[in-house]
Amino acid sequence: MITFESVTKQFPDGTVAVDDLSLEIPAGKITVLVGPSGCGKTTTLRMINRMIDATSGTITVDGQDVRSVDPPTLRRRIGYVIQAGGLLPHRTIVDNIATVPFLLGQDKKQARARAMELLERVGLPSSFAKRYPHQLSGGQQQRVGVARALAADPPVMLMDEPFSAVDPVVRKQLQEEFLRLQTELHKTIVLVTHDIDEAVKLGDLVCVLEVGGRIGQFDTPERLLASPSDQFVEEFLGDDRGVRRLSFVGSDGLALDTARVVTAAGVADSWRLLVDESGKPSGWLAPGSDGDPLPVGRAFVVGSESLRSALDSAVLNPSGDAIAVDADGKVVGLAGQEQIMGALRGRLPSEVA
Ligand SMILES: Nc1ncnc2c1ncn2[C@@H]1O[C@H](COP(=O)(O)OP(=O)(O)OP(=O)(O)O)[C@@H](O)[C@H]1O
Repeated sequence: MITFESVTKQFPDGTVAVDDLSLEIPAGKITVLVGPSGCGKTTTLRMINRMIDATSGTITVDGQDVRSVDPPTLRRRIGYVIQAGGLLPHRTIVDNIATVPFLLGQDKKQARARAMELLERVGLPSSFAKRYPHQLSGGQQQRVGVARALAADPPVMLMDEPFSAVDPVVRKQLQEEFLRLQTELHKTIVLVTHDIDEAVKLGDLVCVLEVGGRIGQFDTPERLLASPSDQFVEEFLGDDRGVRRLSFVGSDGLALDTARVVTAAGVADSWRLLVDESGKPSGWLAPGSDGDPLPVGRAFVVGSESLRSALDSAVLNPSGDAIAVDADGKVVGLAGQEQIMGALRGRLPSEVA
């Protein structure tokens, strides 16, 4: 666990970046610090590994006051990942990853072998080991940055905007791999972002900071979206927080209509979904039409995807129905917007509020 007790940071020019911050960051979870530019996120993060020293107050990591540990020793237990990887340009990828184990005096061969394992773990081919950072894309460099921070197997990881220098598609991939990795590793992670969607997606807990390093709200993403504590937090969460809440409601138990899933074309007065011989969606048959089937929009995997995905599927299909499929992509049934809203009415108060 990491604790902040009445921590203040005032820079020599008088700027108070963090003002009397008290916070308990639980072990083995992802805690996200989010807030507008200049609210003190990076300063808060860097005070944990003493890249910046607090002016007053106490920060502890696993019960130990960070001021009682010299910074190099402290940083060996705390991995640090920054935007765009922060790699050493004149070292190969494998040596970049093995930097900290080398510094810890680990045998070079052993450190490199571990680096190769980590390269694979973050989803990069072993052929990248001999390349230099400039020979990798931004997203690949970020993966190397994560591998490097993991190399010393630190119990704590600090991550400052780790996924921000890449395009939205790569960013989504990196976020998903990061979440997968964390289910195996259970590190205590503190991640800084200015993007509330990223915060809500990645955080077990989210701390919304206001300018001046004051806590607006420190809560689970579900509760943050359901009941923002004040106007600042509400505005920071954005206009569509209602829809985003649906991400936290599972689609299991959704009433599905199977009568309108058909294997052969024909005229009828309702929308029907045509499936192919393997049970996968192949086209929509419009009411009263015997023309060509219309193309299908996205489907959602019932049970494992949320009601937000179900609603998205409904919006993207011409009939307004969501297409529910199983893990193999076979159609299980259709859910209209009424069914989705019905499922929501039954679930939101107990699960989210
Ligand atoms: N060395 C410094 N000297 C003086 N003021 C500083 C210093 N470093 C940061 N600040 C100020 O402290 C405040 C908080 O900065 P910090 O970098 O922690 O914000 P942030 O929330 O991480 O911002 P961003 O999202 O823009 O990176 C800002 O007003 C910044 O200008």
